[in-house]
Amino acid sequence: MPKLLVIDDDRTVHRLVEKTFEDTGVITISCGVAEDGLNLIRTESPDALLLDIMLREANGLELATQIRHLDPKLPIIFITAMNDSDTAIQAMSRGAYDYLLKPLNKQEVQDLVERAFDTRRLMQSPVHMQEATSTNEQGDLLVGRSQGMLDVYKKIGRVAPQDVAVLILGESGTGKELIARAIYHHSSRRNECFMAINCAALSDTLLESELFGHEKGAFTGADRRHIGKFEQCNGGTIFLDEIGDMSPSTQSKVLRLLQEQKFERVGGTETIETDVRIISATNRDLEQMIEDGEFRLDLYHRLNTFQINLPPLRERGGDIQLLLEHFLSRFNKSLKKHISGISDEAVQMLLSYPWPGNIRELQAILRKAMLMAVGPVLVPEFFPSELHGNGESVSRPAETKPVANAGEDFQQFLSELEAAGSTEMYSEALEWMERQLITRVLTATEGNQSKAAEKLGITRGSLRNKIRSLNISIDHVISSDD
Ligand SMILES: Nc1ncnc2c1ncn2[C@@H]1O[C@H](COP(=O)(O)OP(=O)(O)OP(=O)(O)O)[C@@H](O)[C@H]1O
Repeated sequence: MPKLLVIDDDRTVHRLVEKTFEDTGVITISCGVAEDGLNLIRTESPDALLLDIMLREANGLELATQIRHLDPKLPIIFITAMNDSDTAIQAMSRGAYDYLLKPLNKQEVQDLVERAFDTRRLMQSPVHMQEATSTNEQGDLLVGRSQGMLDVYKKIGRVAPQDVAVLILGESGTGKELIARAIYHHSSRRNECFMAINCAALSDTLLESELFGHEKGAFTGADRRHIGKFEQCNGGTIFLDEIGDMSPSTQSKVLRLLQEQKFERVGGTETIETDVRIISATNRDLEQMIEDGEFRLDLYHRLNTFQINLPPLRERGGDIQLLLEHFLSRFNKSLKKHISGISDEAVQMLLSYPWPGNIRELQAILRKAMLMAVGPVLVPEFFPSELHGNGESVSRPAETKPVANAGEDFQQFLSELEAAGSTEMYSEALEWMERQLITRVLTATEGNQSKAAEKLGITRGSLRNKIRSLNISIDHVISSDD
């Protein structure tokens, strides 16, 4: 369970934070004196810290420096009065995680602390490679002993200690983020920060602001200065995911940063120097994008000092079985199930499936099968129908059902869930509706994602993420309209 420490001499802040996290599984510990706070960091190892910048007997900025010596990876969120945001901004450029203005808003506190927990997990939880370690070690495990994965481990070992940019290429769901974290954990920057940014999930303006920061008034809504990740993570590692989705303007700014380690905040003139290692990833064909004039060749060369190609799951042979065992044991714990194994027929069926969504799809399918399962062994009937073919077809009945009958189908779907004794009806029903909606709009736009995103009122990146997480096959959607 994640632990949150609050150091603030204002008891109303303690109460608000405790109220915000009651019944959420987060353990909150509060104190009002700096010395007590330092002791609690030593004894309790919290996962995030809310720190008053104006403690009565201590200066929050100086205290933060002492805290960084104790635990360099503890995300510190400053709490500051409305009229002192300059100090908070100063704290950010010295590596604080973020800041909150008083009066505190419960939702903002919750959102930010949850993000800080995620960042802490990414930095803290080591990634082990299966060839070298036993499965009992703490942290995440990179499962796989296929030749393709052994080559990847070798490359990680070779490149991690060299302070160079790394480009990770591979289909969606093949584990690119896990590889980026493995490189970070084996690098000399492992005690500095690690931040991951998904370039496809933000609009151009927001992405630039997230990376480089902005000055007050730089654009509508920029009501105060914002420190970007390149400034905040000075000395650390930044993982840029989905770099193929960066706009030309962001591409040229990132190029300058890689060439000179310098940049300006959006709307600013001050040149800021930074020292960050960039690990980037994409599932898009960058060479084709360069040919089509969509991606800068000079940026590609800078990002591509060292390249790691992740093989798709269907080319990893026995890894499928190792992954199934690994996730079976993990999901038994998280879902409180006691599934002892998978029948031979079901294993054969899983081995002959081409896994277009790779490991993320394997996780999702196994999880669902475990939820549907009655008895201790997973048999073919607990797996979705697309797995029952000969492995060549990737048809997805849920996506191709005529949407005209969506209402009736939905009722039937709910009845099936009830009959199967599902304990995840809420998320299963929402997923069904999202799939119907996105399939319908993509069909109407003939697979054009920009147009579909516009109709749906979401960013192209969010749409792409949805398509991926719902495992929607675009080709199939288009052909179902033929
Ligand atoms: N070799 C592996 N062993 C164990 N788990 C893995 C492995 N590779 C990936 N995973 C898990 O699969 C899921 C997807 O991995 P990840 O997010 O790293 O993929 P990705 O290639 O970055 O995907 P995308 O391109 O969609 O961003 C994660 O939950 C990750 O922990």
